[in-house]
Amino acid sequence: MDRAARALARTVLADVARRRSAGGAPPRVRFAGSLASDGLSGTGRVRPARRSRAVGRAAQGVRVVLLVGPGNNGGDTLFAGAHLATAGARVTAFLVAGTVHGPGLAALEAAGAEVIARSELRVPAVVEHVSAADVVLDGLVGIGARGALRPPSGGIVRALVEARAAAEVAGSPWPWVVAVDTPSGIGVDDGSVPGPVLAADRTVTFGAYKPGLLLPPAAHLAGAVEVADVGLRREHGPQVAGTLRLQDGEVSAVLRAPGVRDHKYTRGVVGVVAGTDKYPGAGVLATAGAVRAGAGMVRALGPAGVTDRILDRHPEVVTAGGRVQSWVLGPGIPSDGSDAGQDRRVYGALAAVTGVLDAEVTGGVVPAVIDAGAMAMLEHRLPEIAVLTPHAGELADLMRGLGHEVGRADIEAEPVRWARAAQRATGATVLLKGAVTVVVGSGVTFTQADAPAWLATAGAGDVLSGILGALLAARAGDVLADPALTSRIAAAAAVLHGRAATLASAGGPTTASAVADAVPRVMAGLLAG
Ligand SMILES: NC(=O)C1=CN([C@@H]2O[C@H](COP(=O)(O)OP(=O)(O)OC[C@H]3O[C@@H](n4cnc5c(N)ncnc54)[C@H](O)[C@@H]3O)[C@@H](O)[C@H]2O)[C@@H](O)CC1
Ligand SMILES: Nc1ncnc2c1ncn2[C@@H]1O[C@H](COP(=O)(O)OP(=O)(O)O)[C@@H](O)[C@H]1O
Ligand SMILES: [K+]
Repeated sequence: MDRAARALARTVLADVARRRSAGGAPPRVRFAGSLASDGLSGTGRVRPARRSRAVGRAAQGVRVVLLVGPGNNGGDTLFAGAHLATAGARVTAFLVAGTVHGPGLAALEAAGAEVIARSELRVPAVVEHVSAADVVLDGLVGIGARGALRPPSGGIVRALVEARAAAEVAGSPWPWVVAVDTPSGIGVDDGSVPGPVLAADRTVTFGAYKPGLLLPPAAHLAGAVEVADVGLRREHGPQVAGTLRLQDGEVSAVLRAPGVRDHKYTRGVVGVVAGTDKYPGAGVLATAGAVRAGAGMVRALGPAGVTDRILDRHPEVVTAGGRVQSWVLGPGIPSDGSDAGQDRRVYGALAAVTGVLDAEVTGGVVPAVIDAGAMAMLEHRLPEIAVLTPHAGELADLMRGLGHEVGRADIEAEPVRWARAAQRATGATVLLKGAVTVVVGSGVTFTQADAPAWLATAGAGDVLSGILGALLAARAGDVLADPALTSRIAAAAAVLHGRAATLASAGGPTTASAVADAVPRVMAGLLAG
């Protein structure tokens, strides 16, 4: 606990110092600056623990409020508060439990902090203190919590969430919120948000990542996550039970750079069945993703109105049929049956993926990306080498088609649960798109948050399907030998896509075409690093 509290205090002091030197201002948050460039409070900004030292009275004059719960999480918070008080901070602790960690409380009192006992605690006073503070430490509950926060914690946090929203509307500053181990009230193991949670700008988590810090929607409330070394075994990358966020080295290991013996067919041919006269752009964008992500060749199949446009933008594309090592099916093909030719091509390709038609006819079983309209055309159980790429609305449609009464909001509230349900129901690998993209196959669940919110732009998903198609084609033999590799490749595609969006956006708006154009630079960087 001592190591945890010291690490926590060090991080708070480093944050205070950084914010002071950035603006000369106190470390309070102006809303525009408190959010990450993606508009979420720092999703995916996973950073290693910092090791600055608490020197002298580094926190002189900083107003710190501690929200202290009954367990060890409150204990960590009390000890950290004592360090901060010793460093000169004006610390006020609100005890939301009748009994709190005794030695922690003694340390805090010895350091001269103000302590408000549970019996004296009034919600308006908490709100008032928090609103005037520079830093708040949320130490109500940590990994010991179950379910939504109970009273009085729940009421206090609900009032603070409302006060934060009002401050945002009014343009008033709000304190820098540091969650101790986890934002209190998140579903630590499943990333759910069962009740009110105070959004953190920073989470200092102890020893290892907790699933809820990586999984949406709770991940959106964690801010920048820092793992403090408290003497437990350090994990390689943010891996927690059954959940993994790919690191750069793991992404580059998935990519396949060509060697001297390669030619265009060995590098992988991607067959793209995307775009209709109604939505030709989706065909162009899915193709762009595949071309830019290094396909040896792309075969784009569709009506002339689509393939002509594809050729205008990508003259290297072949518009005749033939063998492929992966399929990209469905972008820009509506599920209303309005383009019989494209529907027929999708059904034919799906027959190849599922193996229901003879290899003599189909050219053999190959991996596939099944997006948009093609997701409404599934007639057979899919193999793991098929990747469904829905957003939340499409996954809701898919699951309703399978007999589950579920809407988009339900999927957004429990994305991992529903992605897993879809994986079980269809047999396919499922890549659920969103600010945090979740990939579920037969093994671990990948959760990637590599993109700015600027990526939420029309056609971005089409580009992702093409990128994934190219990566699957490049590793088609490996994927067929080990289908569990599919989800890792899908997660790597999400990373490439997100990084390309970051590069193309540079902090401002971007387009799906620009995201595709940025992919080669991102791949080069990853392969070099
Ligand atoms: N190896 C470890 O386990 C370490 C644990 N540490 C700290 O210990 C914490 C876990 O401590 P505890 O197991 O004491 O648990 P917590 O402090 O997370 O919470 C347990 C207390 O909260 C109450 N509670 C549970 N669910 C609640 C809800 N929904 N609403 C309101 N109150 C609720 C319980 O009645 C119990 O009194 C970690 O989060 C971390 O801060 C650190 O000191 C580092 C090492
Ligand atoms: N808030 C967000 N932050 C980061 N990325 C996002 C956000 N919202 C959506 N995305 C990403 O943008 C892409 C949108 O794809 P999709 O919804 O299929 O759009 P379209 O069908 O127009 O191509 C997905 O890769 C998704 O993960
Ligand atoms: K907490």
